Amino acid sequence: MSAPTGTGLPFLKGHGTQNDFVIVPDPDGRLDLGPATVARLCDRRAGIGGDGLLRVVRSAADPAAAHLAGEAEWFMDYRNSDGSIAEMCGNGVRVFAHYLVQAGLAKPGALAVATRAGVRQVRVAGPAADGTPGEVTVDMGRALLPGPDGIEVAVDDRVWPARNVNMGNPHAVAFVDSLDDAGNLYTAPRTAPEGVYPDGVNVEFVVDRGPRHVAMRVHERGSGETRSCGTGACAVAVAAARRDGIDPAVTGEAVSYTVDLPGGRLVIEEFPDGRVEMTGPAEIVASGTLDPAWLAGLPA
Ligand SMILES: N[C@@H](CCC[C@H](N)C(=O)O)C(=O)O
Repeated sequence: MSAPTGTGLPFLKGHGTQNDFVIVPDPDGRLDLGPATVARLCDRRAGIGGDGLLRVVRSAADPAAAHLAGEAEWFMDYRNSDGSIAEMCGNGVRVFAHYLVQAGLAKPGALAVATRAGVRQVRVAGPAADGTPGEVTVDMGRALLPGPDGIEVAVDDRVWPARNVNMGNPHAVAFVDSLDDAGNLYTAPRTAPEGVYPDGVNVEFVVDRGPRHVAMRVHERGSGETRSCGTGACAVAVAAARRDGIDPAVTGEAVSYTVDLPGGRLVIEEFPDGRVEMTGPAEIVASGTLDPAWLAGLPA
């Protein structure tokens, strides 16, 4: 890792509906976190532990986001726990925005965050009177449903039809009878036909809980089963709406789905112009400094 390690490296730990992240402030873009380093930081036994890592860097200071600097001061450099890069992380962007406000780097209210999937507009509510952190709402942009028909998701010898939904990152959404049908999800579900997801895919298993109310489990590309996935919840809500015969672009009315995940609840609203908004909690739970000797021993 190329980093200023002499005095250790500050980090924080945060989560959104128990999708948890190592947060590394790097405002001036001085860190070069390779995949092996990210994987060690996200390791739950040999590192800090997290489903992913959020590097907090000024857009102007990172070549991946410099073109967005005029629209968003801060860039969420998101990595999966295996060190791979993903285009977007919905829970991550809520936690990221919450961190910016808590650290005094942004004011509560509306703010823009640059991501690899483009700029996302976020609203961070102030804390409630009892100190409970306010909810964070993200405009996740439009869901794309590129097809093709006939996509399948399989676990062991069970196979389900699935819907291809892109929320900036790829998802396969399968409606099942029971969330237990997905098994232990220690390994990635298979998808067919071959070639639909050349860069891998996040797979959601969904059951109905009531009118416009679903529950899901997810196996995330690059992180395994997680207790929540924001882009996944958006993909599920849009797939559920279409299955229910609802398309806000046709009805002219917004539709809202409640999505229960093992780690909490997210509310997803889709608008007639195609925008999808996600609302849910975000929390910072700890902050500290990485040991300089440990840091120095990390892989390049
Ligand atoms: N947990 C995230 C999604 C993170 C990225 C995903 N694993 C991928 O590789 O696309 C979320 O909350 O959206």
